[in-house]
Amino acid sequence: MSEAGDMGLVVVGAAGRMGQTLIRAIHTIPGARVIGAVERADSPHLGKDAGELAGIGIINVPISDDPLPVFAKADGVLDFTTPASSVEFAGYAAQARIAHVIGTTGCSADDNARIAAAARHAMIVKSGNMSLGVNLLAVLVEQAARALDADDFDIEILEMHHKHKVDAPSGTALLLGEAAAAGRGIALAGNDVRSRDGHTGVRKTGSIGFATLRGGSVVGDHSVILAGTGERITLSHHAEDRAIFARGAVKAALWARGKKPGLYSMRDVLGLS
Ligand SMILES: NC(=O)C1=CN([C@@H]2O[C@H](COP(=O)(O)OP(=O)(O)OC[C@H]3O[C@@H](n4cnc5c(N)ncnc54)[C@H](OP(=O)(O)O)[C@@H]3O)[C@@H](O)[C@H]2O)C=CC1
Ligand SMILES: O=C(O)C1=N[C@H](C(=O)O)C[C@H](O)C1
Repeated sequence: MSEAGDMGLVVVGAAGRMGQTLIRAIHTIPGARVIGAVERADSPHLGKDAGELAGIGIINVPISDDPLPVFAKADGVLDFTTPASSVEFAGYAAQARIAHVIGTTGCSADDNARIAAAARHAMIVKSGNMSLGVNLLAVLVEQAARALDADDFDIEILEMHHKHKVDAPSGTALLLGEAAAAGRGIALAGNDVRSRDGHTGVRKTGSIGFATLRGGSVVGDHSVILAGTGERITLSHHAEDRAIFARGAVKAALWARGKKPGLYSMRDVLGLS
């Protein structure tokens, strides 16, 4: 536990794009404090001060490759790493009975099942997007998909991210696809079309299509297009700064503290459920 009742947070993947953004965000948010920072065993950043690496000066938190002792003294973990790492960290968070905020995308069904199992003992908040704007957009998408009949409006989801992103479609695109499917009263699985190439045949009525763009330094752009005959509605979100995700993640950790173990979403955190 950290001093003065602050929530003591560990940032795993502390040297990454989101890891460094999280360290900076926690520094500005009352009630939260960085008490640990973890990276992979062969990371060139081990031993460096997490605050200095993130550009806010020394905070006396060295980056370690050993999560267990760090988790043991923490109240929560912020995790934007890789699917395999997040599954492993969920197990450690369950052992320590602490909050675990997972922003990692690209998880398989098996990864998600393991994370759900860990949520029997940890308070886990997992979302493909931690920003207020995208979670509100998901509510609007669900409403629009419900209001506009599948026979009249086709739903397509377009996303663009920076050239370093490794998974597709993005976690956010899938979150928005789930919202559209919920509005239509169908499951996304089995109704999703994740890529098109060659002679595809005509579009299947009621399907939800995805298109992925990658390039440059784009933080995250998402559009949900409802295409009818003679008219088109586009609902969009443009992320300009990773700080929106980091602030959302810290908010989720503070919200999860003291909750019962379970698997929660950002919609729960933001009261949008
Ligand atoms: N939900 C949301 O709101 C958001 C989600 N994301 C997601 O977060 C994830 C990370 O994104 P980003 O920060 O851009 O990626 P980065 O590659 O910049 O950061 C990931 C960091 O995690 C480290 N890492 C990998 N494995 C481990 C491990 N076992 N233990 C400790 N550290 C580890 C990496 O180290 P190394 O480089 O040495 O492998 C790297 O420093 C992605 O899945 C992305 O889609 C991103 C933004 C917002
Ligand atoms: O990898 C990223 O950068 C992002 N990943 C998340 C996603 O997959 O949707 C969230 C955000 O768009 C940035």
